[in-house]
Amino acid sequence: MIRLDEVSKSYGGALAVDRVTLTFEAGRTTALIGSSGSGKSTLLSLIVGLEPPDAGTIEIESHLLSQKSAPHLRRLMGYVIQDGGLFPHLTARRNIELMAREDGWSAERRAARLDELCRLTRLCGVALDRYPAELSGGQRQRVSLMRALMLDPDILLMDEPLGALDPLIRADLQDDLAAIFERLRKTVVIVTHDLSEAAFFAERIVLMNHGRIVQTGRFADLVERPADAFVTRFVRASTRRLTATPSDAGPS
Ligand SMILES: Nc1ncnc2c1ncn2[C@@H]1O[C@H](COP(=O)(O)OP(=O)(O)OP(=O)(O)O)[C@@H](O)[C@H]1O
Repeated sequence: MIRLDEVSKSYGGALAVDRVTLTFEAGRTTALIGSSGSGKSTLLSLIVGLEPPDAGTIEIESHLLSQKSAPHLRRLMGYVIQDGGLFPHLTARRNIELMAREDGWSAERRAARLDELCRLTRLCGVALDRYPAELSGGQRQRVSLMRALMLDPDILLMDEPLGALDPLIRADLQDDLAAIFERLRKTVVIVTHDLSEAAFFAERIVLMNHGRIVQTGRFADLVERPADAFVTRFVRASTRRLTATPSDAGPS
């Protein structure tokens, strides 16, 4: 579905993505994880075609991604970023419908699709007529997800979609997203800093460090068979907090 072959990208001489070869299988959810600055967002923006790689090739559904093919291939991909990336001067509804309007969908077709997406993301009613600044962070992410899904793309790319949310809203959206991924069976790539979140969403986790892929596997593979010392440190740092129970912090 998505195939990267020896893909590299640098900014000002510093490598952000370093010879990455990777395949994302159709209908599966993959979590892209790594420390800050490891190249996760850059990798996603290369896949979306927002910028070209310096070297290597990217194929989307067997089509080579190039400057020429990018506008067409981008329509196969829904893209959600951390703060939602919504246009502030448009209502939620207008944000969601943007691409469909551009494509000349009739009002009835737009309304029917919006109705489906409302039920899927559990965001309906007056919220849709609010501007992004009038929505909560969780609602904004639901709107952003609806916008990404409006044209029913095969691929859904999400860059830290839950990063800015409080733990309760985050848990709520995690549950909903997992159910949506399960139901829609799209090819999903979700970027997160959080190993437990990665394991929650995806059977396959891709761990990056300094622009390179350090290990690909299930959560258990990373824990039980770390590829190198970085993986061990990353897993330890991520799971340390998980082993503490509320009573550990309370009075004895
Ligand atoms: N547009 C840009 N111009 C210059 N440098 C960039 C640009 N985008 C990314 N970088 C650099 O490339 C490297 C990788 O950044 P990237 O945002 O892809 O990492 P990340 O793993 O997504 O980090 P985070 O988890 O903090 O979002 C970093 O050193 C970053 O400073």
